[in-house]
Amino acid sequence: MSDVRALLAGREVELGDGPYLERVDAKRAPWEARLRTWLAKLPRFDGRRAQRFLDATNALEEATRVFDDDTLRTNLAAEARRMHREGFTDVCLAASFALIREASRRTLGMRHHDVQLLAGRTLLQGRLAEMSTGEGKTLAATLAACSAAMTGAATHVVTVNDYLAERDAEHNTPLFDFLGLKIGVVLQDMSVADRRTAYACDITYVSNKELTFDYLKDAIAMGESSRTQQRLAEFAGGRAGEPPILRGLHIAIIDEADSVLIDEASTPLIISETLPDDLDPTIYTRAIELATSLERDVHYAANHHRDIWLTPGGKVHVREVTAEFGGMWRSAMWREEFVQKALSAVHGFQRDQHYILADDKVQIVDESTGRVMPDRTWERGLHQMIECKEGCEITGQRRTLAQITYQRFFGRYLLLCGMTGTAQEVAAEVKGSYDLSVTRIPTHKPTRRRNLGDIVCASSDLRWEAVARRAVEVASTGRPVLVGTRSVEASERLAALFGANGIEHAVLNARQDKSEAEAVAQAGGAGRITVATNMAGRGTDIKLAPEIEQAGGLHVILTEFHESARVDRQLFGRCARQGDPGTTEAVVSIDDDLFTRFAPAPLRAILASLVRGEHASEKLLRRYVTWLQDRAERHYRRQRTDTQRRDAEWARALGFVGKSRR
Ligand SMILES: Nc1ncnc2c1ncn2[C@@H]1O[C@H](COP(=O)(O)OP(=O)(O)OP(=O)(O)O)[C@@H](O)[C@H]1O
Repeated sequence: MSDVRALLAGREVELGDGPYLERVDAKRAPWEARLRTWLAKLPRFDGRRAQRFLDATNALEEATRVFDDDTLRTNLAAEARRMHREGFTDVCLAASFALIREASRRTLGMRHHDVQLLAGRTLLQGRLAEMSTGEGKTLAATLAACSAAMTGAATHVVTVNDYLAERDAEHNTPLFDFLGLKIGVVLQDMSVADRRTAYACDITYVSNKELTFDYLKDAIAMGESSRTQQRLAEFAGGRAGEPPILRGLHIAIIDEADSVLIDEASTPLIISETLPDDLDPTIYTRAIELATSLERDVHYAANHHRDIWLTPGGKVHVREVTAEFGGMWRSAMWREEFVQKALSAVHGFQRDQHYILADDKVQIVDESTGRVMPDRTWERGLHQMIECKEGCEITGQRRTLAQITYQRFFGRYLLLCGMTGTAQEVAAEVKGSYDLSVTRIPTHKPTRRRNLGDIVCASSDLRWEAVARRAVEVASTGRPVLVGTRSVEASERLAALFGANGIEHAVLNARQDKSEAEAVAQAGGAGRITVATNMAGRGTDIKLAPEIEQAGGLHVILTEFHESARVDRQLFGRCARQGDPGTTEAVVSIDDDLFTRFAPAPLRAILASLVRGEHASEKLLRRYVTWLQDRAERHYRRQRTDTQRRDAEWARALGFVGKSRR
């Protein structure tokens, strides 16, 4: 407990009774979340205090410049002891940040900007700092991470993927080394022993998924020895009697916090076991064959949210054609369940959009991040149906053994904070679900990002032609172009078009993720065209050669609006970073998902009539898109609320049978 006093800052926090420090799940009445959601909308008057804090930090700068390295370190250790006693007060933080800033100048060659000092302070106040894209969150986080770690707290810097965890850790290592802080990185392929070593460090860089799974494994290993728990322990690597992997949930600094806390929070993280599949494999093949032969609006109906169901006529038809199959096909419930699953597999989930085939396996692609999620499978037989559709080996069905949502997991940290470029739309939800308030941090320099407007095409084919034309036009002026696509399929379609026309380009998607760092490193070259999925949408820092600035900087083309305006803004945020120039534009089609799934039919018809030739009225289109994106966000918000409710029920049920703390 002694090493986290600074984090608690006098707050009354109920702690769990497990082997390491964490909070117990908050028991809140629904009205509390609503009240917090409402409170999130109130303005915060902190300007004067923030300015005083900046003045105090800057006033110490000159003095820190003359310290030799050892004095710098000794003084920071003394400040850490003070923070330990007094908490992260402005006075302590000003002194600590001034020293870390100087250490960074000496080791990384980068002096924290004032706005980064404000972001660091916001983090240690347990808030979410909204810093525009490219403003330097990686460096800003070092202020909070070093200060917290110096007080002895286990400091987790949470990133959205392994690539960013490794990149950010590597980037900041000289600073941490200088300050004598041990740094660890957790990556997907690491053994339990290596993970434990990484978490034992002062600061650990880790992706949200790895961290949460490691926590679940600990929870399992610490559980009681019921049959389920025993199997869980085996899953965790037979670690009976071994120390936990983590050393506690002290402080989490979440980068790209809206992605982790909102977008990824619609599904719980699950540890499951494979059940021996006692279903006859012909059930899958027959169901898929049958589903392929059924007619839409005759035998089955579907809505834009991928819900598919058999019509009464369809049910009769299925009963008739399966009459001779026998076995489980005799039960109406199972028969209809199989066929509905198969219909979803055939019509609702598409290869290279929702999943890819890699090593002869169906691997889910996370649409918002563009990355494969090798450990995830769809539930209740859907994954097996898709495997059957694709002719892959059918894996056993999986049964949930332990699960947790991000809402519950991150709520257990003693101090939770985060950063992102795009928080304003979800500020109320973040406050309601995590009790995190958003503080907007100003930019270091005025932004020089210019939006060139939107082009709406009458069909997808016309869109790809227009995108290719625009990319070539801009690249021929010596500027690099980043084209953002929504799926592997779309990225490859555009790449094929470039290829057919002999236009040099690079591709970054879930199938080509091995060369990610290299693709990003080269994407800022003169006249370079890079086609990427959302993999390049967040966190990616495309460095520009000096002559590119003269030419106008990076140009970003968005080829399809995402359901979330935040994801679009993140893609646009790849250009015009740190005061550089840059331009953006959207070249989309009326066939896109946002329009077909979220626009009511009459409005779709109006849009189609507005698209004369290629262009629609720009202002009108913008409003329309914003309205659709609001609708879509509301839809997903409802999904998240549902997930949270089901997770709470799951946890309550386990508590009732007394099998686990979760
Ligand atoms: N104080 C500084 N002085 C000089 N360069 C800086 C400073 N802070 C950040 N940078 C540079 O600015 C660029 C953007 O930084 P970074 O990638 O951390 O931004 P970000 O805010 O995380 O962006 P995104 O929102 O896209 O994730 C990097 O090249 C980084 O080295």
